[in-house]
This record gives sequence, structure tokens and C-alpha cells, in this order.
Amino acid sequence: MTRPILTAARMREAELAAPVGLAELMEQAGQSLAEAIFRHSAGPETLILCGPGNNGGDGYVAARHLSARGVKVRVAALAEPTTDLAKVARQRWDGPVEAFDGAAPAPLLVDCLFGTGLSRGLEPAVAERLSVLAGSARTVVACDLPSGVEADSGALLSPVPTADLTVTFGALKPAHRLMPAMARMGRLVLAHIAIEPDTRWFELAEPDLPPVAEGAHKYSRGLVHALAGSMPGAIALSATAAARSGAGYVRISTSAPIPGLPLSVVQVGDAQLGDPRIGCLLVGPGLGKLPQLLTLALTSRAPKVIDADAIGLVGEPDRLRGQDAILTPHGGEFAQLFGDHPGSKAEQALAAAAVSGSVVVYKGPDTLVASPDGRLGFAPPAPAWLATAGTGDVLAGIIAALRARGMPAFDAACAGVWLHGRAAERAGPAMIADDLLEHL
Ligand SMILES: NC(=O)C1=CN([C@@H]2O[C@H](COP(=O)(O)OP(=O)(O)OC[C@H]3O[C@@H](n4cnc5c(N)ncnc54)[C@H](O)[C@@H]3O)[C@@H](O)[C@H]2O)[C@H](O)CC1
Ligand SMILES: [K+]
Repeated sequence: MTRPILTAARMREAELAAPVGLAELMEQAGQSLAEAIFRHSAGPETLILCGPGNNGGDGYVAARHLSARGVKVRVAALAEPTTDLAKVARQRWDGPVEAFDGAAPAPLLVDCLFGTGLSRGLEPAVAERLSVLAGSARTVVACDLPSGVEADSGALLSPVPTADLTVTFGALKPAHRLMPAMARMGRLVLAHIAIEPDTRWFELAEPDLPPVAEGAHKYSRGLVHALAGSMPGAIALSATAAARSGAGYVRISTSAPIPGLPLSVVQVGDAQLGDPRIGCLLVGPGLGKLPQLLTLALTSRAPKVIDADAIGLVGEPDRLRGQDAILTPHGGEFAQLFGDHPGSKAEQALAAAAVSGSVVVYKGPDTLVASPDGRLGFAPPAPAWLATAGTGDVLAGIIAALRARGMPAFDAACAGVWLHGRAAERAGPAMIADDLLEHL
């Protein structure tokens, strides 16, 4: 089940369009926050920091619900509530409210200072006090977002403590799945509140892979044709990954035999790209400076994955329109082909997909999958140890196989990214790219 993602503006629209009033939404949010806190840590002495807006409002509501469960709750306010919703929530909290500055630490800290309404970094003194209180707590819980995080871009506008648990409401925000903010979230809980998150942005989740049909044969299961370039090791990783990802038949056209490949991967001398049985072409891993091979691949009408060196040889993004292509650039390759587009990584990925008419997998510690039609998948956190040579070659092979198995381009890219991350988790911190192949 994927989790929807809304920008702060889209979230406000959804809140205003909700079938229940805003006060009821805040009641649901605060109650869910209290519930998640209680489940996470069974209620040690708790200090809730309330800001001036509705993030603070959630805090007053949560305080009331935690106190009703018998939790020893203290509330400290950075400022008096400025919104009607928060004022009401404050009035309904019948306990004392301390001043933020003098508040003593507590074993469990709940950060309800700022959420999607943050418009600039916290005052340095406030950020400093927040980090001291977080450092003294055994558990830190963030309401909606850790304070200091910019909801739509994932930027940190001031030093942000790392939460053990972040509870967000109705839908994730881009910052929950964009770096550097993603690394500050801890366990991310999405609490249901009565809004309709109508969105084409979502967090990637376990894919439904196409079953192997009765009576399948190696072509119907999908033929992946990979074009070798000047460094055969990379395409060998991709081809083996494709074979391990369920392609019925993997073929490499290469000018010289490539050692160490599984015997099931067929090596041929000429490319035969007119072969109508090709389910997906793969070009780029280990290609080197051979633009003629990219040009050759673009003469084929088959779906294709364009990765690594091939991305740098494309030239103009609109050269790929009509090519049924999936691009898999990392940051440098992305900038090389698409330039420095303004806006968040999410906006950059969507713009790239639109201009190239291709699915774009914008890789990184936060990987996005963008479709020309506006759909945008955000990968959940993947192990940092994926940052090792060859893992991109493996990802390209996985995606090519899923595409050849008949998954639509966007779905194949989303599934490949998700499976690649899970394989790395199973391979463990000492892995090299080759190890991923046993975990596909
Ligand atoms: N609206 C709803 O129905 C629901 C909202 N939820 C919660 O509300 C917050 C968003 O609340 P909002 O009042 O828009 O903003 P914040 O509480 O995040 O910020 C408060 C306020 O603070 C001012 N401000 C911004 N940056 C700074 C700063 N660096 N220093 C000082 N003051 C600052 C600015 O004026 C803001 O308005 C959302 O995150 C949810 O937690 C409910 O969860 C759902 C219902
Ligand atoms: K917060």
C-alpha cells in the first residue's frame, strides 16, 4: 500500500476541502499523535513544546489525550497561540503551560514548534534550546515535521534534531522522503485524518510483479538486449541483474567475449536491434565514449533503459521524445543532461520527465521516479552502503528486465528502485554490487 505525498499548499487545500471542520482535523491529528507516542514508548514523563501555530495546536490536543491516559505531561509554549484553532486547543488543555526558555528536560520530548508553516529558520536561541532539550531526552518525537525542516524541499532551514519518531497527518510531505530532511525523521508514522489526499505523488512500496504466465516461453517472459561498450564489466553486472530479475532471455551484443557471465546470458557479435522480440534494450553501463551505440539503440522502437555513460551522450533531452525510454541518472548525469533546473528535487525530476518525454529515475540517497504524466514516486530510505561502484548498473538491469516482462515504464522503474533498495538491505553493509545479484 503506497503512502500519498502532498506539498504544504496541497495539504492546506485538502484540509479546507475536508468533510469535517479544521477543528475536528486538529483533534484527530492531536489524538493520533498521542496514540503514536503512547504506542512507541508507553508514556514516560513527557514534555511537549508548542509553537504559535497549528503545529502547536496539535501539541495541546496531544497533551490532553496523553494526560487522560495517565501520562505525566508538561507543556512549554514558545509563544501564545496565534491561530483560532490553536487558541481553542490551548484553552482545552487544563494543565499548566510553562515558558519555553526555562523548561527543564524530560525523558520524552515532543516537538510541536513548527510544521508545514515554517517560513524561515528558527531563531538561533530557539534552535539551540531545542537541541539541548532533544539531547537530554531519551526519545524525541516530531509532530508532522522536525522543526526547522522545509516541508516541500527537504532543506534544513536551521539545525534540526534527529527524531526517533515523526508522526505526520493525512499524507506524507516531500521533506519526509527528500534529503537532507529524510535522515532526521526516524520512524515515520502516517496518521489518518479525514482528508482526501488526491495526489499523483506517493512513496514507493512493494510492487505487484507480473506473474509468469502458463505456457510462457523465454521470449514471452521478456528478452533484454544489452549493448556492451568499452568497459564490459558494467554491462555484465546489468545483464546478470536482468537475468536474475526474471527476464526470460538476456542477450549482450559485444565486439569481444565478456568473461564471467552466467552461461544463460547469450553473447552475440552484432546487435540485431530490429529483432521484434526485444522486450527492452539496455544501453549505457560501461559504454564509454561510443555515441554511435546510443544512436544505434535510438533507431530501435523497443522500450529502452538509458543509463550511465549513454546519458551524457544524449545531447538534447527532447532527442528522447517518442523513444519509450527510462533514464536512470545520478546527480551528475542529471545535471549534465538537464542542467541546473530551479526548484526542489521533486520539481526537477518532473521537469526532466516532461522535457524528455521519458520516465526519469533521479537517483541519490533520495531517489525519485518521475513520469511525463506528472506521477512522482519517492523511494523510502535505502542503505547508505548502496553508494559503491556498480550498483547503478544492477539497478538498470533490474528495470530493463521488469520492462521486458511487460510492466509499463513508470511501474517498472518504481518496482526496480524499490527492489534494489531491499536487495541492498539483505546484502548488508559489506556488500559490493556483485553481492546484490544473489538478493534479487
Ligand atoms: N490546518 C489544519 O487543519 C491542520 C493543521 N495541522 C497542523 O498544522 C501545522 C501547520 O500549522 P501552521 O499554523 O500553518 O504553521 P506552523 O504551526 O507550522 O507554524 C506556526 C507559525 O509560526 C510562524 N513561523 C514560521 N516560521 C517561524 C520561525 N522560524 N520562527 C518563528 N515563527 C515562525 C508562522 O507565522 C507560522 O504560521 C501542520 O504542520 C500540522 O501540524 C494538523 O496536523 C492537521 C490539521
Ligand atoms: K514540529
